[in-house]
Amino acid sequence: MSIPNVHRLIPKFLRVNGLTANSNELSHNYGTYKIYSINEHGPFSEKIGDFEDENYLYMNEKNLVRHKSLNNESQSYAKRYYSTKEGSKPNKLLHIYGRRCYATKPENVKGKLMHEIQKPIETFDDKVTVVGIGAVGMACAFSILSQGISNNLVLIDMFENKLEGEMMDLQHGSLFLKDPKITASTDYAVSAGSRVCVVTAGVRQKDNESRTDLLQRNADLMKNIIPHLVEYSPNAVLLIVSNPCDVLSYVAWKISGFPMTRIIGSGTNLDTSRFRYMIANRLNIAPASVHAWIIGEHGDTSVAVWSALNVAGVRLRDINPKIGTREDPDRWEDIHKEVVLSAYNVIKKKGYTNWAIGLSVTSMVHSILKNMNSVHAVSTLIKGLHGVKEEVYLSLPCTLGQRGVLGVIQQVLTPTEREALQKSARIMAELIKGVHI
Ligand SMILES: NC(=O)C1=CN([C@@H]2O[C@H](COP(=O)(O)OP(=O)(O)OC[C@H]3O[C@@H](n4cnc5c(N)ncnc54)[C@H](O)[C@@H]3O)[C@@H](O)[C@H]2O)C=CC1
Ligand SMILES: CC(=O)C(=O)O
Repeated sequence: MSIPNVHRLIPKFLRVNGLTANSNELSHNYGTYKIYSINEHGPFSEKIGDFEDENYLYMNEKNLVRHKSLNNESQSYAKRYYSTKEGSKPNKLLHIYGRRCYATKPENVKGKLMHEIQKPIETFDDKVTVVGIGAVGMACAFSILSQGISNNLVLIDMFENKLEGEMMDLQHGSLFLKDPKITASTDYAVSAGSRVCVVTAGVRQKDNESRTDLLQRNADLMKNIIPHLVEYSPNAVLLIVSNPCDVLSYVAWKISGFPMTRIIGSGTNLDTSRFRYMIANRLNIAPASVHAWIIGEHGDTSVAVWSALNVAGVRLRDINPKIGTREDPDRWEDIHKEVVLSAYNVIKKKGYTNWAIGLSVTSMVHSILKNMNSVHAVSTLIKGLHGVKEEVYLSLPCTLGQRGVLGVIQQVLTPTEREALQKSARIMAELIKGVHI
């Protein structure tokens, strides 16, 4: 039998065709490989297995060596063959080589239906991993998929059955989506090469608990989760949603060793959305037409930037100079109070919040994946801005793109707003001091 096209495909083979080398690169092209064996008398005439790996295969003196992820089934096939063939004379089997072969098996329905020219490319360009598949994680996953923001979604949690159930449930909706790839595992290896990792794992507030009450419990989880994400997706942007998200973003930044630009807290993007919704309701216009920001802590000390609130460039403070203050007869200030109480109120009624944060996270993931440079109120390292002296994560309006936080918008804050932000920073710094990383 003549050696199939392998010479053309794998030039290195020519150099080792003297059948003496111990270890040879066989192939690294995409496609189906028919694996043949060669012994000292020349190539065997039959193939010993089909491999559908895009990885390197090596043959040393005794074994077909796995490199990258030659799948176990193929490997054990080769080994089984190896030990039974020719009265088990493995030392006679000097090389295995691969022949690239595009055709799918003729007996296969898929093969009959379609003459496969090449393997579909698995794009990892928009790969997003969601860690923690509770109420928040699944709201993020559903929103990301249903808006077509990513077509390659990975779910990670501690519970295999739940993971499989959620994965299957989403997969069964594929007809109505954009044929996404949805994977789930307790093993972080499946998250490899993610562009964005959304961390929603952890305990949530019970009724009357504050976000900061969760700090040490969730910080302990970060110690377990973040190193895996760093290992498998060293270039990813990590989006920390678990609460208290500002302090946990700081913790994740410290643990990860990533530049601060690639560790982002979901921060007050959600509070800002609540704020705009409530103002919009009062004015009877769409939330997207209200330009208003909540900055600082995602939590009890958040700061409403009343001075910048405008609709179509008309500042409401120019119309009502007392807006947002205690002296305001219209009591606009109550809206901010309602924003702060939002999570508590929803939790009291349904036990948790999830839909709004799912949508909020999706908007951020969208801006990152599409490199949009759009502005979101997210938690970032704000030391040095607005007179903040502490090394803390808090929200300010930031531009988001593929490399994470690209810039911080320098709002012109009033002295009251600056002081409120600085107070928030001092409280965060105290919390950071007390957390064991
Ligand atoms: N930043 C924000 O705006 C918001 C943050 N949150 C926070 O999100 C977090 C999650 O909330 P829910 O989804 O409602 O909680 P949940 O209890 O429904 O889900 C938490 C999930 O995390 C998983 N988990 C726990 N430890 C893990 C680990 N080591 N590795 C992987 N998975 C792990 C659990 O198995 C569970 O599936 C809470 O900390 C909550 O306070 C919630 C809403 C808004
Ligand atoms: C729970 C929480 O952080 C929120 O809904 O704002």
